[in-house]
Amino acid sequence: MEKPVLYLENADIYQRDNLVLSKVNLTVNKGDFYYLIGKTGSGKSSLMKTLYGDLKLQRGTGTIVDFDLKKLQEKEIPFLRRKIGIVFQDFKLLNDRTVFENLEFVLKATGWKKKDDIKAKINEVLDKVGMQSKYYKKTYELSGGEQQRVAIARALLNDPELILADEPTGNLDPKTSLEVMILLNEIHKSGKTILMATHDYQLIVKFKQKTLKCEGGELFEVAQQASI
Ligand SMILES: Nc1ncnc2c1ncn2[C@@H]1O[C@H](COP(=O)(O)OP(=O)(O)OP(=O)(O)O)[C@@H](O)[C@H]1O
Repeated sequence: MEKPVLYLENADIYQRDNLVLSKVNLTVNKGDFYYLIGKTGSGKSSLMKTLYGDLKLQRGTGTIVDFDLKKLQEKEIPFLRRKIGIVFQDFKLLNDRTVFENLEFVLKATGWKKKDDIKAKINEVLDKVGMQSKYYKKTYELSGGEQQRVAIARALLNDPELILADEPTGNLDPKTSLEVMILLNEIHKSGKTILMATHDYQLIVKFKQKTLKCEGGELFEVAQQASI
């Protein structure tokens, strides 16, 4: 059996001194797709932030794509983030730059040097999300759905072992949310591992996947159509 992509054992998730989730146990294996649901303030983002090194894991055990979260040093965080792709609710694109420049920026920051390789990789990921024809557009010229596609393309650049998506459809209308969800499902089917926090009950009913719920300071797996 391959090592899990993500493994937490008795992990306490804190925001400053505030214990948000206690004794979290979670195993995510290669190829899994998990939803993370729960009411506002139940701890979904705090868990995500702990996984990408924005919050420290203070108690318990945690490994993600071979990084030990307990021992994670500030200087290791960029290396961790090269092995995971992160998608945010508010896209977090550089608005004064084109689609191409947004992606080029990430590749150059992660050590890519050859112009032709950079171009080919950007073409590849834009093709995957159906945005190749808009590579020259400034991101503020794009719709929300298109911006999220570019953000997903950015998350795919370094061929991540795990994609963390925190409310990726939270700023989108229902039709666009559906399109973005279809895209995430295609990416999953191509072999990627995904953990996605969401409030969107319609989507989790339509696209059934394993589901984790944050409630009462705990995280547990629920039946697939459980209400939020
Ligand atoms: N920067 C912060 N400093 C201190 N406490 C925080 C901070 N951010 C969140 N919290 C607290 O941590 C708890 C969990 O918040 P979190 O954002 O993880 O919830 P969530 O489930 O992601 O909510 P939402 O669905 O609204 O995004 C809440 O009680 C919140 O008030």
